[in-house]
Amino acid sequence: MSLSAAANGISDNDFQNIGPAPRPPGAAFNKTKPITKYANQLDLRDRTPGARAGAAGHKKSGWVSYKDDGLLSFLWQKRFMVLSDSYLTLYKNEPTRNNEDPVLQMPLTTVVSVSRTQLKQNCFEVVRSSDRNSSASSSSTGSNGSNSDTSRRSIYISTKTEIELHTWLDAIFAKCPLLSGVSSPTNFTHKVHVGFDPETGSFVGMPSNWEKLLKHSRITGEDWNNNSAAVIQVLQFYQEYNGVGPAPNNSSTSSLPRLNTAQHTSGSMAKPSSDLVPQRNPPTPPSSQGRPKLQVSTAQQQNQSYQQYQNQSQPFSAKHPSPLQSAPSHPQATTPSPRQMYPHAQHQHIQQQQQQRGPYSPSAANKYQHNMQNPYLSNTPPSSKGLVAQRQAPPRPPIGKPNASNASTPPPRLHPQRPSPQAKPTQENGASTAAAAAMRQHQQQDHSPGYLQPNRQAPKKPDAMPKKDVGVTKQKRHQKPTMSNAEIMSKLKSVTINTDPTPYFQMIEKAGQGASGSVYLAERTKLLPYTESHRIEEIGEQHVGDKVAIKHMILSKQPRKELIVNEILVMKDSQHKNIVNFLEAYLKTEDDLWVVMEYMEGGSLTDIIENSPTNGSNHSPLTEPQIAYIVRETCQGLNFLHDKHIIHRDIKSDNVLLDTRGRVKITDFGFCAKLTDKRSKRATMVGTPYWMAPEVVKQREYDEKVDVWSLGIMTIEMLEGEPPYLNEDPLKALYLIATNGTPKLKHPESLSLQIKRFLSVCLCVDVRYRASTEELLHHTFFEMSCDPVDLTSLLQWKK
Ligand SMILES: Nc1ncnc2c1ncn2[C@@H]1O[C@H](COP(=O)(O)OP(=O)(O)OP(=O)(O)O)[C@@H](O)[C@H]1O
Repeated sequence: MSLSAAANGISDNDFQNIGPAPRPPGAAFNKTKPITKYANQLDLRDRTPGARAGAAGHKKSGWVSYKDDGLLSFLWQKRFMVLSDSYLTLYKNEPTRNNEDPVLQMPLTTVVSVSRTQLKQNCFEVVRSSDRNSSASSSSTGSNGSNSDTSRRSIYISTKTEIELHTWLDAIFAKCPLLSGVSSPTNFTHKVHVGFDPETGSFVGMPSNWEKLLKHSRITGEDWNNNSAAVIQVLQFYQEYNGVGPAPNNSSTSSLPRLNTAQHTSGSMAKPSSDLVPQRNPPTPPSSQGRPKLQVSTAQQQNQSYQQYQNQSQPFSAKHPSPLQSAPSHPQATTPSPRQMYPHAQHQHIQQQQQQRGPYSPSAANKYQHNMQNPYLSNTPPSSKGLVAQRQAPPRPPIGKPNASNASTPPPRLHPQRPSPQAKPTQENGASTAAAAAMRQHQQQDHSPGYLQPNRQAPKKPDAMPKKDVGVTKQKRHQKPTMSNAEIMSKLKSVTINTDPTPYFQMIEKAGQGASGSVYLAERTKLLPYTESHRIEEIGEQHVGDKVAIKHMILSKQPRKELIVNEILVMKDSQHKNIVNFLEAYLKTEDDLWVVMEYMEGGSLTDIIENSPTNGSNHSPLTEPQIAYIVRETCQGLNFLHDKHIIHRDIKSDNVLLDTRGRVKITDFGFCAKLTDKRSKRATMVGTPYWMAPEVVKQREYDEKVDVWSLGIMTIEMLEGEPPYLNEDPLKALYLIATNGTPKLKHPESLSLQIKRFLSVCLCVDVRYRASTEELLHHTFFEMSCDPVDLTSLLQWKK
């Protein structure tokens, strides 16, 4: 019996609704502790000789409110604070004369953490370690831990204004060696202090580009109140996923604390492609870079994970209305007040990596940070309505027959992957010429400037209207390559045939359009000479007359060539009946790559769903037996990959192809990642948002089970025609994935128990209880699988 099944007392053959997950470990509930302990033990005065001398060279001073973390220190007191090069000193009065005794003097060398807190308005906490040798561990300990560690003491400073708070934070940050590092600061981490004030229901310190994103999203004031940490998480995710995002201050000289594309290359962000490329050094996790970091964990995050466990306890309960169907009209009606939920500090540090930029200039950055009023709490109508009213609802997905008002209705998918029906030549007898012309046109297009947009994936449908620039797109964007161009080319040459393939194939028609190139149906007209075919190992079996799919790519237009190397390597090494078979690849010129694969004439599962005779009716596009068959086949392919410790990371209907014999195969291996003994988890944000597991959206570590989640979402696509939240805007969809946990089905009452059980073990938020592919293969749901021939009706539309 499997671990996860055993843990729940269920058999592998009978996955049940697994019920509530165990309480997370106690530590997860450690909210910021009330300031009660150690009061009388505390004496933060530094009475070492020469302490006063340090204050002499002060750089910054001013009146603040102060309190320490002692029991009796329940009062905020007005103090004059002086930051010198060596000390942070507090005086009762402004030290105009030299005989003013400090109330407290803290050597800056002992400061291990400075972070914003919501204890009071415009408030921050300074944590000091009395153990000077413990500085190295400062990054992992912070305010939450300070009270339980007698070697750490906290003081709290509150300023009159937000601007003052930031200037103090910046100044202290710059002077404390354990925080800023006195050596050349390269590749260090800076934090944007974004907080949520439960009293006003507003964000503080919100970077303006985030504010803009949020304003234009459908994330409501109610959502802010319900889970402000998740709002911040998804904003961060969104921005990182999309590169810089729609930053208002887009000047490259701006010091806006935003993530830039370059910064990701050495951090944890998006380096999927080269995961399987042997030469690449494993990326260094951000936590091991640069100066010590302050803690990230917050009371709110912990609280949120608790909520999440709660959410997953009742998957697909008909008692809970789908979030897609109805939203509560007022937060008070359904949710506890923010205070009840987060009685203590609610701040979250957004870590940002800065690379090779020299000392950070936080003051400049602060100009772009704002307090963002919760529109839900303002006098104006509730934000949920207000915001929605200001923008158009995203268009519905193109359900129904091809050609149905495609021109006027842009596909709402953020990452549309479907080939345009128009891509198919209208006259069969002119197919070959049409395909050749299409290929020529494609090549011209490929070379035209701007064909591939940086940071975005090129639209797949040539006829699609331009998408609104709010989409989260698949992460194939301009990034600093993890391998040099020469390395990539050399790797590519070693896995391709360096010959012009034109004489060996006859192009028949264009079969589809991907982000990296076009896919053509072609016929093999001639066999490669023996010498050529044996220059690369394990070439696929070839027969004249074979129909093949050829993916044509212009290398100079690929933002990340290593993705392609990755894809070829995985496909070459993954011969399985449920994986699209790689045949060979040609490097026609240094810039012109042809990848030859087996042809899957049924097209993608997305096509099949959209063109199903029952789509748009009250019935599911596919029947449960058809779904069971397709999911089982996909699961077998995944299980094969997982056995090899490969995660696909982009499982969705677009990446599952069918042929006319009803064979089902997984494709698109550019985002695969290999897990090794040393790296049994990944943290890179990869995939397509609607199919992403919550742990990916929340940027937690993940493993193969992200594919199981995506498989569950793909099952919902076959049941409902689209993945959950597809009609939500991307940011809101991310928020819902992060906070809702297991998505609700639209019509659970019409589904069999088997499929609901199956979904509940795929879409289990707690990864420990999510089934593995091995476990899924024994699931009773698969017993209802149809025969491949029963898919015929679904493939009719292709004829
Ligand atoms: N082996 C194949 N047989 C038949 N059609 C295919 C095959 N591979 C791809 N296609 C068609 O071409 C379309 C684009 O495929 P491609 O793999 O390029 O898409 P993508 O994964 O979205 O793009 P990219 O990998 O460039 O991001 C698919 O949606 C599918 O319709």
